[in-house]
Amino acid sequence: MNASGLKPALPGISSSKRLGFFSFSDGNKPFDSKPRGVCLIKAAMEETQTLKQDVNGMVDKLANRHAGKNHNQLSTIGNSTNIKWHECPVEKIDREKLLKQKGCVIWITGLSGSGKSTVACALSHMLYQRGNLSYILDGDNVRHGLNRDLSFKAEDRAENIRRVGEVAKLFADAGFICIACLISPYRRDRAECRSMLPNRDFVEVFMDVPLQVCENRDPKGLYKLARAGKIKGFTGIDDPYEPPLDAEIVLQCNTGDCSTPCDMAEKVIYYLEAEGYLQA
Ligand SMILES: Nc1ncnc2c1ncn2[C@@H]1O[C@H](COP(=O)(O)OS(=O)(=O)O)[C@@H](OP(=O)(O)O)[C@H]1O
Ligand SMILES: Nc1ncnc2c1ncn2[C@@H]1O[C@H](COP(=O)(O)OP(=O)(O)O)[C@@H](O)[C@H]1O
Repeated sequence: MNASGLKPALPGISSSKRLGFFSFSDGNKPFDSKPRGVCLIKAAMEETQTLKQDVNGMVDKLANRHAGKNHNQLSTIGNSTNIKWHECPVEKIDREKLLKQKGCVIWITGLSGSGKSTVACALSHMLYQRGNLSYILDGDNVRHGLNRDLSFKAEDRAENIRRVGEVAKLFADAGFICIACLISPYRRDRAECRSMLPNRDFVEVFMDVPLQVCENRDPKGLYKLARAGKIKGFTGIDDPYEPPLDAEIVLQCNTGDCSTPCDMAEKVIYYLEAEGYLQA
């Protein structure tokens, strides 16, 4: 609380800022800068005016793009009837320019224990260090929330992949480098995700690690439980895994001879760089 009885909105900024004065405090030394504040208000108003003009320009751009088209066209998608796509003047390309990168989906598939999450984290960290924005959608994590209603039956795995594919597509549209790491054992499900995006924007990464290596690692003890019959329908044991036939990137790990997660992530970075995704 301060003298006027208002809580400061932010540490170091007095409530008078909210009342129109610019009275800042830099920790120990409070000072009043009303004259400077007036200039700031004027500058802010001019900026708002410019922004308004920009927005009007973008809305006009959108209106021109739609000129002559039927604006009231309604669609039916699945069980959603009478829906209409709403366009916005700020597009993917505008966000990409802001982020200085191109939105895409890196889809990492492989057996449990093949190193999907480890490579995803190494990749995300390397991108972060380079100043590129990424976000990981990890199967295990997404099943803690959005997909908590899904089991490991084939049709639920398909729905799991479809939902993550749709979310990944939104992230890519936002301009992110979206890293999805799921077992995603069925070719058809992965192909459907690929078809949601412009072809080059879906980069399939296959963790080509033999079952024996994954089973030896068994960090969560799941293979042991599956072998003991305590988990039914475990991928690689009594449930299928269909390896990709045309993945953009294959990260191999033969018995006893495995590149480090950083080397693997670096391969993905090389690919993204060569394909122009790490710049707008
Ligand atoms: N039956 C069965 N089969 C395979 N995996 C199982 C199963 N039950 C639980 N788990 C744990 O769930 C993680 C895989 O979830 P995903 O969403 O990636 O699977 S899928 O893509 O829907 O097949 C998987 O995590 P990862 O080891 O990271 O792959 C397992 O920890
Ligand atoms: N390149 C690698 N070399 C050696 N061990 C690895 C490598 N990548 C991952 N691991 C180890 O393998 C285990 C499984 O990795 P994880 O990323 O959890 O796999 P997944 O997400 O596919 O289930 C972990 O104990 C991890 O430390």
